[in-house]
Amino acid sequence: KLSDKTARLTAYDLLPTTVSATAETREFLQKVIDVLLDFVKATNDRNEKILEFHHPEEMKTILNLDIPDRAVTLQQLIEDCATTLKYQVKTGHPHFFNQLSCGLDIVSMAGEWLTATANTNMFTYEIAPVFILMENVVLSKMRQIIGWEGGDSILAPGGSISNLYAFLAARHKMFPNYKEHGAAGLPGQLVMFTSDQCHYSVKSCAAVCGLGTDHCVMVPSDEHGKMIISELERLILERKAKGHIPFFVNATAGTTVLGAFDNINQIADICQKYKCWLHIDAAWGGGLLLSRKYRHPRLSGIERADSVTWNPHKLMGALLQCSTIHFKEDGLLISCNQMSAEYLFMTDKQYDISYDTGDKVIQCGRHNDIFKLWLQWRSKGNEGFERQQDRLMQLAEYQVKRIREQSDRFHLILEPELVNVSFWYIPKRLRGVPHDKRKEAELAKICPIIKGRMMQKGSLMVGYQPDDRRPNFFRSIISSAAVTEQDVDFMLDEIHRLGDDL
Ligand SMILES: O=C(O)c1cc(=O)cc(C(=O)O)o1
Repeated sequence: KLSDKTARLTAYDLLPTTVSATAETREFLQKVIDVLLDFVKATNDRNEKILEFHHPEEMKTILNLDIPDRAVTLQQLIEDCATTLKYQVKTGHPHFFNQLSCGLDIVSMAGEWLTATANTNMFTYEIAPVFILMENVVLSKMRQIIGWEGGDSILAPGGSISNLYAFLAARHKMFPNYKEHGAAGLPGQLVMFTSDQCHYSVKSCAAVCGLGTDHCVMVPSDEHGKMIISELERLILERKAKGHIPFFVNATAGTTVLGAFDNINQIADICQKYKCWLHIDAAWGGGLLLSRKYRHPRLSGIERADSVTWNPHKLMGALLQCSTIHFKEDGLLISCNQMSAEYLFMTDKQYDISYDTGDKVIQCGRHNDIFKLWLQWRSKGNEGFERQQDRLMQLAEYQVKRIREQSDRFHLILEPELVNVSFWYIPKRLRGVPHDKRKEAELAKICPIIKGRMMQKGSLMVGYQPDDRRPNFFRSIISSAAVTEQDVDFMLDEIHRLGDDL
């Protein structure tokens, strides 16, 4: 609670409006921080629920989200903060296995707090000198880790936009007059290729950029979720025979559902043969580039790519959002997207304007997503980050072992290459029944029931989904540094408790 005097104040009694109110401003902010710290504590307390689930209509009655005519008091604002977090899912909870981004890295969060306080745009060195230099240091380090000298990179608002920047740069590199003349300037129908396991944002590039999804060829994958290389070549030849122009191939390093890695070297050979741009969507699997134990063979050949998407907010646990897109060739981003808005990118500035980034992107305004990664990386060092990625893989291997040891009640769908573990839970009545399509259909029906029970109880969150080969199955993700072997055991035991009678 705020002191009585401060509680009744409003935001207008604080800085900047009330210039003398440094004490009241500090008191208000310290109370907000207390609310945040309570949430951090609860997030890390395994006895705390992950969520208080309510259906949307019910949630609307619990929350008062109205925007009033008159300013509310500072005490009300503190209560608003507490209520908001009370009903927020604790995505950093050690029993949250629901998304590719799990966990709450304390230093990265502190970085995000500073980022908010600095509140700067990232389009020019002029207003973000330290952060721009930080971007240059971290992004060139990431390009070196990929295996490149030179090149260029940018942070984008998520993996989907990173993939879009790769598509735009590829098309610009190969058809530079598209920028001025549009499709009329193209020598024919462009075609892109990706696996049927890729992230949907790759296909949306075709829609957003006017290629048409008809010309985003989904290459079949094998039973491990890897692109079938012979199919890629066959489909490229099929399109060329129609007079189409294959120009872009996406290889996925860590698919969203199964965590599969396409064979980069084989795909790079095909791209070389047919003069296609090779983009690697390593949004999810990119973190393993830090690991000497797991980088090869999963990411072997990544240095042959023309562009790479890599999201530190996924496997590396940087706070949302933190997505990077890297190009082997420098100068492409700027020539592709430059509009030279003279009110921002004056050419007569008193400093080297190559440090300005706004003209490299289609965004103009760009959020500062670098500080939380830079601070986090310094807090771990390269050794620490490598250990963290290895630990996540070790925990996934432990989970596979535990599933195999309980094969009466769990059916492992495939040996994972990453921290995605895909499995069915087998309730009592179906144990011992031979595994076939009919049984899969039954197992698929209980996924949503078990999921509903775990959310009502607030004890666990594990995702489920069908894919192109099978009906609903659980997909657990271990990407939180909080997770231990005991948490993995809890996940499996809790699913058993919630689903045994189904
Ligand atoms: O950043 C994430 O957590 C994320 C991004 C996705 O596109 C898909 C998923 C997912 O399927 O969990 O997670």
